[in-house]
Amino acid sequence: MRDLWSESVVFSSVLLMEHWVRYPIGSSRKTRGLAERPWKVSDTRLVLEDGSVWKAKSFGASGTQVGEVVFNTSLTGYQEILTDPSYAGQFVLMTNPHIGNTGVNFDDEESTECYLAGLVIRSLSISTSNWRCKETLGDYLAKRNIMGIYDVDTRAITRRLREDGSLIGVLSTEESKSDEELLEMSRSWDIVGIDLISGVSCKAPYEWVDKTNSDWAFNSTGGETFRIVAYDFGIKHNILRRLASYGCKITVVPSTWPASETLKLKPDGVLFSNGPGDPSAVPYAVETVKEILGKVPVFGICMGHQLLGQALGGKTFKMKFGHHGGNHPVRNLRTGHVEISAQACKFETIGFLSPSNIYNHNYAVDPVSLPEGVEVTHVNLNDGSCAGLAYPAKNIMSLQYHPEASPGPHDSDYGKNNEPTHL
Ligand SMILES: NC(=O)CC[C@H](N)C(=O)O
Repeated sequence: MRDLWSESVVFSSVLLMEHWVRYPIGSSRKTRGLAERPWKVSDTRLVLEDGSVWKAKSFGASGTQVGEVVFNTSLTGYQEILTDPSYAGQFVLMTNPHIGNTGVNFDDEESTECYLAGLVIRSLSISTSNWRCKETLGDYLAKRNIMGIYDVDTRAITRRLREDGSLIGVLSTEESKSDEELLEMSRSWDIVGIDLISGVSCKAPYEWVDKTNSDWAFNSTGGETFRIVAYDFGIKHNILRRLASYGCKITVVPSTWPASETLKLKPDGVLFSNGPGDPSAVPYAVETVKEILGKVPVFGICMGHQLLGQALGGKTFKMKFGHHGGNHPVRNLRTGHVEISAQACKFETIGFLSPSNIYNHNYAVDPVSLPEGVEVTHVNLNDGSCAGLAYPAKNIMSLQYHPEASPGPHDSDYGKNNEPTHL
């Protein structure tokens, strides 16, 4: 027989604990931050281009915003995701239901701004607790004018996106706008064919010196110094920190920086970074890559990999719903080893909790379109898509995923010996 008395004591204690978390002794209304309010009524709509309307509760900024909805399966690292410029134009829906519990801090930023269209989550943590926390997620988004919604069925939306592919959506807190108006907005906007990298790239060249913080350091080297030019198509800070830790002196240049100016700097190598949007919508960047190929060793990450694929004569295509997450298995075809690789961020916060490899992309290089001599070096084991390329004759290599990320193990940070670090 169930012990109703103990059950009700446990239940009351849980309620009491929740009350303490929400209203710590001495806290005033002002210091409570923007945590989840279970009693708040729905005040936002997410209208998808397929005609579905999802009622939700708002946090962060208010207003009306259009974007492509993609789902991200990472358990941790929402701050790195929020500041990854590759999400420009997209609403990120987190499949992990519990978001906001570690707040935000000064160290986990992948860029200086949030470029994404908005954040869609199931449950906004009622309390924020982390030794590095400086702000609640809600306050952070409000200051950066980014819309967030919670108390929405993220599992149902994810299943829809997996069935039908990524969908354009409109998020609105404006009651004056009808569902039909929002639907019309979503159907008249498209993310394909738009140059999104020019909106996130730096405006002038600069030098980068910061290395991986010694608390998190692994695989760092001293010794030889290499001069690198890094094209900023929406570059993430951890890519730069990892290069600096390997002894590189880095000049970061804007997406429109002429190839001739780059070659004048006589670099030992050129990096083409990650970046948002459709790689076939930025032919000027492909031209720049073409002019550099064969003259110095080059490396591409994500958007950089897709631009390299095109510069070599290949084609890119839009995937059904892309890869966005922290634990995609990738096979290195040269060694036969499988890396649990990352497709979005560095995850230093609680990285040891989730083994993974970061992916964050909606487009891919079609390997069949590549000319002879180009080798597919890595394959995503979830769907067989191309995850890495090399063209040894011209000192070219590139990866579709994020080798700089460390969402758990550092499988993809090969180190000096060019071997996955877990081996
Ligand atoms: N992370 C990235 O560089 C993303 C690449 C590209 N914008 C895509 O969505 O496929």
